[in-house]
Amino acid sequence: MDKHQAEKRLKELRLLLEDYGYHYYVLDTPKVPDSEYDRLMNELLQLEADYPDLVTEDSPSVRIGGPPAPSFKKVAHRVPMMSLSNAFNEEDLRAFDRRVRQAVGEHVSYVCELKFDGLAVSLTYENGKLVRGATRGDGTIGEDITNNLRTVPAIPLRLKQPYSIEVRGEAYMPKASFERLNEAKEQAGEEKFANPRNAAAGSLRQLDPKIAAKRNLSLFAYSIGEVEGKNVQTHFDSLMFLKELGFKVNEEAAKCETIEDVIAYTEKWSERRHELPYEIDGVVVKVNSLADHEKLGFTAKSPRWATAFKFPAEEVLTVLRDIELN
Ligand SMILES: NC(=O)c1cnc(OC2CCCC2)nc1N
Repeated sequence: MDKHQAEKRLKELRLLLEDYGYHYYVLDTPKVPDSEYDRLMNELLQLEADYPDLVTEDSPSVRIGGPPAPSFKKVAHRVPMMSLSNAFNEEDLRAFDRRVRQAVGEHVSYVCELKFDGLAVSLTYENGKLVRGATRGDGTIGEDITNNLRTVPAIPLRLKQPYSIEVRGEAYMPKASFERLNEAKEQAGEEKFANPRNAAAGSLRQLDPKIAAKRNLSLFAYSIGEVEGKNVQTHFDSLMFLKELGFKVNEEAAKCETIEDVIAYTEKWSERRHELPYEIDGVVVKVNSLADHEKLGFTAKSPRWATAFKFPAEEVLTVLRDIELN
């Protein structure tokens, strides 16, 4: 086929692969069999090899990863990525609720989210195109890992609406991928990863995108750093907006009208965390009203409008269970 036909076919293939990738990796509902996806991807790769000047930055072929980078550039976060204060028990949660109500009044409601145990990342989009991906780093300065993050299929290369927006989320490795990776490491006599968080961080903080591309990473979006031309009133609306843009947003995020509901949510997921296909180490509790975020502000390190309820470490629970049983 000539270049003009190739350009037309490449446009078709990009749209098809983007749509199929979205259904498979973001919605977890495949639209076509893997064989069809692979056939189209191979056709795209062949055409891009025949016509290199037709390759675009948002082509699905970036998902397989380009050449290694010599080093990581440092990037400054325009809006700092703060850390979260911790709560370890019901009393801590009630104290958090009291502090919040003292500052913003009695009618405060919360959003509870599972606390994914991965690597916090920042994604910057200009007019809907992914232009930068970075680690949290120390919250102010992170590492530019854009080319590694482009290989994560759940991260949109192009948003469904052309917003300029900075999004935060947790890159993670599903438990099954972690088990498979460690098995392969064992077979190869290589050192295994201690847990999925280390495996995700290790996969993204190395210089070769082709390695990142093979690690079956995913991402849950959970916060908007800044956005142009969009006003949302609540955190829950932010999550719904991120979903509209094409991000994977965790289905278990829930509005909690009272701290009682929050406590019930933490108890439910402390019990059920082992049922999940990804690791969590707690629950993040956020005041829902963004106007209240303004009123509450930040301490030196953390927002006053959020806290992380940490589950007791698994091994502690196992020991306690052993003591009870014996
Ligand atoms: N690990 C997580 O799952 C997680 C981390 N952070 C946040 O929120 C940031 C942004 C606003 C306060 C902290 N939400 C989460 N779900």
